[in-house]
Amino acid sequence: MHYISTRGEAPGLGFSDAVLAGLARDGGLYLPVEWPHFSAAEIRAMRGLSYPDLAVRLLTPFLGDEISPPVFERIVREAYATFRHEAICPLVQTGQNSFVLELFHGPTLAFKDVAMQLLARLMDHVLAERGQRATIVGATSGDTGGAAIDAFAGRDRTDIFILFPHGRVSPVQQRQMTSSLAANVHALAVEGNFDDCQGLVKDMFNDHAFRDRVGLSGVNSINWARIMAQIVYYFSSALSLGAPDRAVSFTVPTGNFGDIFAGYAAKKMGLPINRLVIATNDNDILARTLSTGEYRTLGVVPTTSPSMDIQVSSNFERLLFEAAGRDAGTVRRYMAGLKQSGSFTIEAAQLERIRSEFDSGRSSATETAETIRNTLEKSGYLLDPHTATAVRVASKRAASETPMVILGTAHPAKFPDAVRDACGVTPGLPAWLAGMMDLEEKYTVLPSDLKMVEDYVSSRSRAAG
Ligand SMILES: Cc1ncc(COP(=O)(O)O)c(C=O)c1O
Ligand SMILES: N[C@@H](CCOP(=O)(O)O)C(=O)O
Repeated sequence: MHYISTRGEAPGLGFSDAVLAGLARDGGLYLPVEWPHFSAAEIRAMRGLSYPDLAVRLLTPFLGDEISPPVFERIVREAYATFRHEAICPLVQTGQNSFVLELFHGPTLAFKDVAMQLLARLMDHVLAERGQRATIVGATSGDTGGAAIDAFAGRDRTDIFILFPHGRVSPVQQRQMTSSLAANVHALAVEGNFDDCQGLVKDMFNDHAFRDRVGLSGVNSINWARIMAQIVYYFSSALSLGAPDRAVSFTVPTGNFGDIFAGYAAKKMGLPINRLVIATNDNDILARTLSTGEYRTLGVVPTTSPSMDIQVSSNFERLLFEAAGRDAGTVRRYMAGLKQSGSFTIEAAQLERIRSEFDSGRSSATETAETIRNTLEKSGYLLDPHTATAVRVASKRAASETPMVILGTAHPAKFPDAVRDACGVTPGLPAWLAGMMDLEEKYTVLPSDLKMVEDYVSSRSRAAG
């Protein structure tokens, strides 16, 4: 399988190179040159597979012949052995035809673990085979950082630098990033918001001299392997609700558009998905874009669902590429507009194509709090604020025969203050994380300045030449 850039000016790569590259050298994002497709009979035959077996079955076509089947199977099994639920991503019924897909049973209690545990092992394998080291940089609004640090801590072939917005992540998220004792882990609190952190990461990738000197790799969802791993739970949940003989819809709390793009990929691979619903908080750029056709960045406002406090939604570029019939020139034009004026307008036919697959909605902070309270009262189920955003958006839709799966992206204990303020119940961390909040913190505060961040990274990276 070959991977091509959404901006069409970077070389096509095989799977391992695409995984190590993260962002393409032309600033674009990698996508498989074609979508693997499974027939209804093949999908039916996946019923009853364990989560790791399903992952192997679905993801093998993406690897080409670069990772041998026994190695990939071992990597997948090891990745999901870190989860604390036998089903890995269990589906819980919360209403007559609605379900929460719990994606937070991994080591850091957020859906990011599902992909990150796999990605770290894949990278380690590729680097070991090549006898190389890599410097990993990542931007986080809270969850990617903790998941990446957990997955990469102590790995000899990588040094990891995570940029998080200083003072804008929850205390649990911060402690997950700052309490690692591993020498290869570096937590950087950047004076800015998530978009500033993500901008710095992309600028580091686009500084080719720096990129080559430190052997840069990325673990944000700009990395194709992150999206790839997330495809599996769309299949696992739909299969347990009757796929391929029954279509399912999904509502996804959305920020960087990686998670919901994995749903789009699952549909391309043959999974019968009726609607993909984008749920945003007050940072509603995606909901606005779907209703007006204009993608326009406004300032980020802090909310009770901080991991979704994002305006520049990286993976939307992958969808634009698809909607434009994979015309990289169109994507380059949109991205140039975004850089110059903070906005671009999607051509009518492309917008129609997007609207034929996706709906969108917004949940204000007040509505999200109400939803946490009402859901607890009605069903005894405690939502985190991100998942609650999606529950609210889904509840605004007309009743449908199609089952609605809400992606449960984080454990409520990651956001105890917001949950307590909403419903009076303070969720506690699971026993195996008790004591985490007493661990000593280690992090460095840096201004949102490319040169200072690059100097910090290159002076501490073991891969730097
Ligand atoms: C808990 C939680 N929910 C939802 C999201 C949004 O996911 P995505 O960025 O893939 O759209 C994030 C982070 O991005 C998150 O951490
Ligand atoms: N919400 C994310 C933001 C980064 O998203 P990613 O999926 O591109 O890594 C976070 O929690 O950090």
